[in-house]
Formats: sequence, C-alpha cells, structure tokens
Amino acid sequence: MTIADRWLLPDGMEELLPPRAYTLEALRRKLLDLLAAWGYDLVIPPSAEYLESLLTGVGKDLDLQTFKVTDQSSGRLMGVSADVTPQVARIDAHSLSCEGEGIARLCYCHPVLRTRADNPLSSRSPIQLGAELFGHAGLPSDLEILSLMLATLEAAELDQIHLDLGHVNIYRTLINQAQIDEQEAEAIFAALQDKRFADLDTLLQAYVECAQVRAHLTALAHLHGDMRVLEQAKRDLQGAPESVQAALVQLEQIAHWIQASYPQVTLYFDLAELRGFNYHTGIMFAAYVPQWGQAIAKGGRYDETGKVFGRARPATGFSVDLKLLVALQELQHPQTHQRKHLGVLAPVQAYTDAQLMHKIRALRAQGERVWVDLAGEGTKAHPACDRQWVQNAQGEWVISPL
Ligand SMILES: N[C@@H](Cc1c[nH]c[nH+]1)C(=O)O
Repeated sequence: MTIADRWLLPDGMEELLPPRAYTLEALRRKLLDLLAAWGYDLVIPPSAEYLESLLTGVGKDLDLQTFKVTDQSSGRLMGVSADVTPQVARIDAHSLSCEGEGIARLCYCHPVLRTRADNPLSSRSPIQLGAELFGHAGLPSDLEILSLMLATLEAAELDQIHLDLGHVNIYRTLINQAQIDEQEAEAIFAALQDKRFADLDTLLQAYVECAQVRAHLTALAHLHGDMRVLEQAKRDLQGAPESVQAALVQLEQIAHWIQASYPQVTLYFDLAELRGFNYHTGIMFAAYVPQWGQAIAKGGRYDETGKVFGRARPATGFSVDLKLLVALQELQHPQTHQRKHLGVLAPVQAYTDAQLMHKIRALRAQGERVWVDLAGEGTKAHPACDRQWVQNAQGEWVISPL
C-alpha cells in the first residue's frame, strides 16, 4: 500500500469538506425546522440494531443493502441501518405504542450505510432526512406527505421538479392473478422494469395461462407518460380486479390535486415501475430534477411494516438524501451558493483594539462571518472575504468592500 493509497476512501463513502459540509448542516437545520412546523416530531434511531428488528418484514432488497456485524457483547448479528423508514415504523409500533391509536407524525435526519450504491453515481453513505405519518389510511395523509416532500425540495431551493407517480397494487394484483411461482414472477418483474418488451412477451407466453392477464401485463409495460396514461390504463386494464381500478382512481385524485396546488410540478406516471424497497403497499412517488438521472426524493404508502412489531398501522412517508440535495443545489444555483459563505476580514489588531473587537462581535451576532487575519496574510489568503475592516482618517474602524 502506497502513502497515496492509505487515504483512499471506499467507493461511495465520501467525506464532506468546506464549504459543502456547512451548507449541508445549514440545510439540515432549515429542513428539520420545516418538518417541525408541519407538526412532525424528531426521532433519532440507533445507527445499528439486531437484524431481526431491522429487517423483519421489509423484504430482500433492504437485506442485501445492509452491512452486518457481530455484536461483541451479545454474540448476535446486528445490521447497520440502510434505511431509516422501517426503524421509525418500529418506533411507532413498539416504543410509542403506549401513545394510543391516534395519528403519529415523526421525522428524522440520520446517516445510513448501504452495501451497494443504487447506481454508479450515488452514495453508499447518504444522510437520510424524511418524514413518516402513521395511523391514517386515506388520501389526505398521502397528500400531506406529498406536499411536505415538495415543500422540502422547495426549501432546498431545487426547482424544475418532475414527480413520478405509481401504485404498487396495479402490478401486484395482476401478477397474483397470473398464479405463477416466485422465480417466474421475478423474471417477469425484471423484464417489466427494464422495459424489455420482447423478453416480457416470451416470459408471459411461457408462464401465464390466462390470456387476459397476459394482455394486462403486456399493456402495463407501455403505461408510462403524462396524465393521458391514466385514461389509457382504464381502457387497457378493463376487466382487471377492483383493486386495480381503485389504484387508478387514487392516482387520478392525487394527480388532480397536484396539478391544482403545484402547477409548476411536471407529472409523470409509470404504472409498472416499483422503485425503492419492497415494503411499499400502495401509492408510490419519486421526484426528479433535470440535472440528475436518479430520484432525489422517494416515498409512498407502506401499511404492513409495523405488523411484525405487533401493531399494524397505516403508514406513509418520504425520504431524501441531504448530501445529494446539497450537491444539486450547488449545480442549480452556483452563485447563491458561493455568496452564503462570504464574510469580512479584520486585522490582527482585533485582539488589542477593544473598539474593533466590539464591532466584530456585533457583526458576528448578526450571523456574518468574520476572520481575524492572524498572520497578516491579507485578503488573498482569505478567498471567501468580500469586505475588510480598515481604519479611516479619523482612526475609526469601517468596513470597505473589496
Ligand atoms: N425510505 C424510502 C422512502 C420512504 C419513506 N417513507 C416511505 N417510503 C426510500 O428511501 O426509498
């Protein structure tokens, strides 16, 4: 190992340097204040838990994403959290069960670790911030979470938001009707997600007997696009079970509301896509910006997760990766971003001249940054300063722009 190699960080385990680290911290505070203003109470789950509490009932994807370690004090296997949502569901179902059956609104901001990045560009150590709402099963809670997700992205100064909507029950109902085994279903699912139409056709012909189910699953692969997709789906999926029709109605209601309340948001539907971890049970959504090919915020309904902890509660929520939001903020608004870190340079007399120190203190109290030029290096050595203190002819300390 060379000296250079010693400092290599594993892929996707990045460190945050100035000024981005502070930008992230400032955004964290701003977003947690926003969530608090919407009535969400902060919880801080542990970084690692026993595997049974972390992974029971959340599906294979999350299991694969979880780093596992042996707990030296109990000999049991622990997992490092890869997604805070199931931990918060456990907190609601177990630790807060004494609070009754009412609605619980919880939020969090916590680093997680993932064994594999979702794609070559994404982090394996995101800082996950999100909100989860428990105890309400209807449309209003989905709308509240969607609005909160959009408000979060707005507070993060991200614009040109595209919102993808989908519903787990459409695909699940159709695949259950197909009466095939798990492996066959997985192959069909993969072909559907990747939109490999020819493969999908071959698989459906080979595994699915019922012609109507085959036709519905084939149609599903093409049901993506703008609002017109919902009309198309009603025609193409005619004769499908009631839960499919109900899912389409829900999507329509949500879409109308988003169009009316957030006209600047572009809506997109993909009725076959089931992105994210497979604990979701209903409506699912993801937000995108043009600069990034992956979702920047994800969420949806997951009504079953609390059941394994003895309290099945309806639940819906969303999460974002703060590191990603900050990187995108810099991309979308490079100038604003730089301005936030600017400040004033004061000469080293600050530590001998009480009058100057008094002025510095007053400025810092207003939230301005002030550097004292300890070694007399001047403004060139302090690239973030855009003003400096100088003494005028009367010997007063005044701020002069650079
Ligand atoms: N935690 C999920 C998103 C989510 C939050 N709540 C419900 N779903 C994810 O990161 O994909």
